[in-house]
Amino acid sequence: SSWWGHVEPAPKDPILGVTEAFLADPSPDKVNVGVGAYRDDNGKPVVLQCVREAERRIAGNQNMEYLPMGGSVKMMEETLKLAYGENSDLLKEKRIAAVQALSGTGACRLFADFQKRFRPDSQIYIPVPTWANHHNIWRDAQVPQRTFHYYHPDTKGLDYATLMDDIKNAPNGSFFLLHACAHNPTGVDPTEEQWRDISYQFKVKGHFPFFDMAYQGFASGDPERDAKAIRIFLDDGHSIGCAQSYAKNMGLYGQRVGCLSVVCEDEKQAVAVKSQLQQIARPMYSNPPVHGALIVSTILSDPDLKNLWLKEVKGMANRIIGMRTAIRENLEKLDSPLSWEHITKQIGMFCYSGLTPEQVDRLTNEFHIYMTRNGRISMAGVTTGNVGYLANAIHEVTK
Ligand SMILES: Cc1[nH+]cc(COP(=O)(O)O)c(CN[C@@H](CCC(=O)O)C(=O)O)c1O
Repeated sequence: SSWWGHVEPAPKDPILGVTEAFLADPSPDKVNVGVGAYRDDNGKPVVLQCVREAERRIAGNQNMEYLPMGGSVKMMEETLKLAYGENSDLLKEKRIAAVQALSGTGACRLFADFQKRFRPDSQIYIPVPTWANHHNIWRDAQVPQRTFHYYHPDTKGLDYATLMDDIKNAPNGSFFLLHACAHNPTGVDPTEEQWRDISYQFKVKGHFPFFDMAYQGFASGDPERDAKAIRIFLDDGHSIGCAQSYAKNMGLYGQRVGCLSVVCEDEKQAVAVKSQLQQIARPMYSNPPVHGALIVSTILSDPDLKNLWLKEVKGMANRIIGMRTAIRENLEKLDSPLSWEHITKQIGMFCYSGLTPEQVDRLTNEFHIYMTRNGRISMAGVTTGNVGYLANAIHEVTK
């Protein structure tokens, strides 16, 4: 008998499987609002000018040597300043253990494996809903999962009261996964005031906050503003974990550039933690890719390139914000019986439309519109060219 005859086909990935279906559709009208990847107003993927300029400067004089297991030190220095602040005392005191990771996914996975190895009896509280791959990551790290309430289906906003109950009712010292900004898939973030209350409750309960920050700069257009939740927790003295990614805010999707950081008590502990994170990376992929890291450090260490990046990331965020208004206005012009206010209240890459899986299926089967079955619309796929078509189709399946 064959070695692998018992291996069953894996289920389609709820997010990446949508792209496959979209690509297979021959219809000229097809619209992809599935995967969270930025497109310009012509529906085309974008390579930022600052990235092209960085590549020009790198071209021809980049070596192909291995990076250290912890990755590019220069890229990490710049990356930690983004998350923790230019003048962070934690950085000055060298209390942050950080390693370059295979983008945000890799950063989350490194943390999950570290959590399993050094807090073997811990579990992780994951918001409902969340990015689908979070469940796979902590499952494969064999960390037991719990959930906590986050989204309120009726208000299409934050279920703050139940969220706080769950935080209070969890055993002291529980691990929580928090989206730092631009929550995926709902686009619903706590207000600054609510973040302060959450941080306070975490102090009272001694909970561990792990921030997945995959969209810094993409939510408001301002990376400093999008780090507000993290800064609130740091000001309250929390020792956080943080996953960073340059996939969306620098458009480095396929370069797989990210960073995992863990705040420690002192430099000695940070050195120990970093060495153990490298021990996890070594048998997994040994050391991370060099090209993307060089692009990031070239951009962030050059004031002009960094300013160009800030302008470009704001431009991407603004285009998405404009499309939120456009969809809502188109739906209201169609006299839709439903309220679409949430489309402009939500923030970041995604709009959690409230469409049912059956309505999503109709959008795909009758209108060649592709989105994840939870009704999440990747706003970057919306353009002035397709927003009317999209709104009309949504109206048809919801009227
Ligand atoms: C919250 C979150 N965390 C981490 C990641 C990982 O991104 P990366 O840096 O590339 O490893 C993503 C991407 N999620 C969008 C992209 C496709 C994917 O699922 O991956 C998405 O939800 O469409 C997230 O949305």
